[in-house]
Amino acid sequence: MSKASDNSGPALDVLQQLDATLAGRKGGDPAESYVASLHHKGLNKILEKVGEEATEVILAAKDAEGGKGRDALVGEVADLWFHSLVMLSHLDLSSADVLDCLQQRFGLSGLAEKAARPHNDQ
Ligand SMILES: N=c1c2ncn([C@@H]3O[C@H](COP(=O)(O)OP(=O)(O)OP(=O)(O)O)[C@@H](O)[C@H]3O)c2ncn1[C@@H]1O[C@H](COP(=O)(O)O)[C@@H](O)[C@H]1O
Repeated sequence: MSKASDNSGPALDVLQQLDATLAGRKGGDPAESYVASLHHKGLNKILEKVGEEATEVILAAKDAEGGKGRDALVGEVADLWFHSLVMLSHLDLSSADVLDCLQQRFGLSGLAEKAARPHNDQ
């Protein structure tokens, strides 16, 4: 069990529930489940959706900066997170792996981490 999945709270409940649903859709009927249809179509289709949703997030964020469509931005980010989770699930990974990665970065400044990289040019 990953460290992140040892924690509790509403956000983790949502991610864990979604992870379980996505994994359960593998081998499901593509006619009855959108997630099963993505797994069935394969990684390239899933990556296409991730790319589309990322673009939609960028456009929605620019609108939100202009003061309109803040709810739309939240919806687009939800779509991006969802399709990213499908991608992870397709590759036998899950939100817990990403949460563990983020947790390990706690307390480490992004600037300090970048400066410590080998062959850092900046
Ligand atoms: N969270 C989601 C979720 N978010 C978005 N979507 C779907 O993602 C699809 C693509 O969204 P788009 O806005 O890109 O729609 P589109 O452009 O018309 O899509 P395209 O056909 O052009 O690819 C839509 O059909 C949305 O309904 C989701 N589908 C499923 N879930 C979760 O996954 C569970 C399992 O879903 P099924 O596998 O369908 O039972 C659901 O109970 C939900 O919890």
